[in-house]
Amino acid sequence: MSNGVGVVIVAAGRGTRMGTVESKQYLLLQGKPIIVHTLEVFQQHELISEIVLVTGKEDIERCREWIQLYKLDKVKAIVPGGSERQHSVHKGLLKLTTQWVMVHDGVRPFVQPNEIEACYERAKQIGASVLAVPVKDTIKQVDNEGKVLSTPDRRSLWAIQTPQTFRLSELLDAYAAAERDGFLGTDDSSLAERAGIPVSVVEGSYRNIKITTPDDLDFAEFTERNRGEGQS
Ligand SMILES: Nc1ccn([C@@H]2O[C@H](COP(=O)(O)OP(=O)(O)OP(=O)(O)O)[C@@H](O)[C@H]2O)c(=O)n1
Ligand SMILES: C[C@](O)(CO)[C@H](O)COP(=O)(O)O
Repeated sequence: MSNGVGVVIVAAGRGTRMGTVESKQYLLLQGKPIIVHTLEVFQQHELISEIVLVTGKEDIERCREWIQLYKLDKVKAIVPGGSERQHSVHKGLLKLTTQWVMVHDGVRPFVQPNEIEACYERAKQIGASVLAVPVKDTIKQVDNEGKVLSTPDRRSLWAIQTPQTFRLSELLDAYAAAERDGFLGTDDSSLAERAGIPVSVVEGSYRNIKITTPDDLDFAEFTERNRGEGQS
């Protein structure tokens, strides 16, 4: 087992909601692929000792070239992903050797170093952590016909982001259990929760968006252009 924190960065999605020919994780932001921006945040963080990058099989070669070009030497492996995010994460986890692991979306390039640290500290105290922000809008549960069913109390609702931090052995067990039970979650914490692992939110920033739809690109360009000019 090696020291430091390992990271699985998943980038094997197709970006159907973005609708571009090029997968969104490879679109350029200020001249650099989004996935490289994300990798650089973890590469430069002193807590992080190894990174596993999960990509489409056909993208492994160009990712390898970027890793050399941008000197991302913490990337220990590039592995082909699966059909769902959960499968991609699982394949990445199997390559890590650290005690603690963070799982992060390749299309969240704006996570901040202090947030990574806070997530790790909280996970060590509680068992696991997820970066998150309180929801700003009123949320309603709606049925298939558009009829409003309920209005949950907003004070208990958080929008969940990544990174999500766990003990590697516990997360691997949770992933194995989910696979056995045919459970498919939209984040890693949901697998940990059902395995009984206590998970705590860490309040992050609304800027840590997941680049998902075309309007997110305007925000991303603006944010990247102004990086280092005082915004968190
Ligand atoms: N089979 C998959 C699906 C998603 N991801 C990754 O998980 C992250 C979050 O997923 P999302 O934003 O939903 O990406 P896509 O699946 O690419 O988008 P869409 O759902 O619009 O197709 C992304 O970095 C994406 O590349 C992955 O590694 N493997
Ligand atoms: C993990 C995640 O980014 C937390 O918000 C999100 O659930 C990923 O979901 P998606 O279905 O891949 O958009």
